[in-house]
Amino acid sequence: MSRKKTSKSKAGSVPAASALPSPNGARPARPGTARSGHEAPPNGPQQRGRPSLGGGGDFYDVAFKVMLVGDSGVGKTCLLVRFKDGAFLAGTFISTVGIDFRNKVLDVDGMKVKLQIWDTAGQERFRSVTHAYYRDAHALLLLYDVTNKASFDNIQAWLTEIQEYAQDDVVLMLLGNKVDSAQERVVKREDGEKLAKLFTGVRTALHGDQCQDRPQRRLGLHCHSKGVETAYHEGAQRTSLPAA
Ligand SMILES: Nc1nc2c(ncn2[C@@H]2O[C@H](COP(=O)(O)OP(=O)(O)OP(=O)(O)O)[C@@H](O)[C@H]2O)c(=O)[nH]1
Ligand SMILES: [Mg+2]
Repeated sequence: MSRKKTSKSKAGSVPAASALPSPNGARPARPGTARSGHEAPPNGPQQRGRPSLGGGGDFYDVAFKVMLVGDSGVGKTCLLVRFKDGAFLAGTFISTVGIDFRNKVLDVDGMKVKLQIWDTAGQERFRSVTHAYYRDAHALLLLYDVTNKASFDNIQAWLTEIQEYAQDDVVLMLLGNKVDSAQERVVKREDGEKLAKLFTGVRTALHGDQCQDRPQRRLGLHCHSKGVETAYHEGAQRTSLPAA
């Protein structure tokens, strides 16, 4: 298994289409698959006695590119900040401009797994910017807001985009966010589950309280690898997730 060192940059943003770097320039290696033009998979046996990672956690065994997509305001940026830093972004809503990413290295069953998580802008005017990034994504987290029916109704349109721009074998998870706002909830859990089941090949994973024992489960990677195909996922960035 190869061991990689991450670039110095842990986060970045792409504010305007004219200033876009190549979407696949920073694509991490994907284990177990080989797509033309993609980096070879580092899928050898797990190595023991790995040297100390030092304070920065810079080394990793495998890496995945994950994208957060969904309507503006559903909580993509909050999910990422919660996952990366363990904090909830309260206060004024600042809509993402263009696209942004954060890196996080997790310890999963003794392996260092690097996630490069891309936070996309939900606003329509940035759609053409984000299209370019779908192709290299290993996993897509498709969010809606359980207090906003329109964001749920738009999931179908997001799926159409995903079918057009993402790889066929991309791991897809459907996340109903803001379940802490129970009073304002308008999309029922059963509706989320039904939608997840409706789409063959749309793979969803349990999240939040079902997965708190293992940080990586919050992104569904563990659940997915267990073959969970149609489970429904709910989350609340304000309250439920402990710091990773
Ligand atoms: N109650 C509650 N509010 C949340 C939750 N997650 C996000 N919010 C709030 O929802 C608003 C939008 O959150 P963002 O994460 O910025 O939304 P976004 O999906 O990144 O929006 P765009 O960048 O425009 O695509 C903010 O005011 C957050 O504080 C949650 O789990 N519960
Ligand atoms: Mg955002």
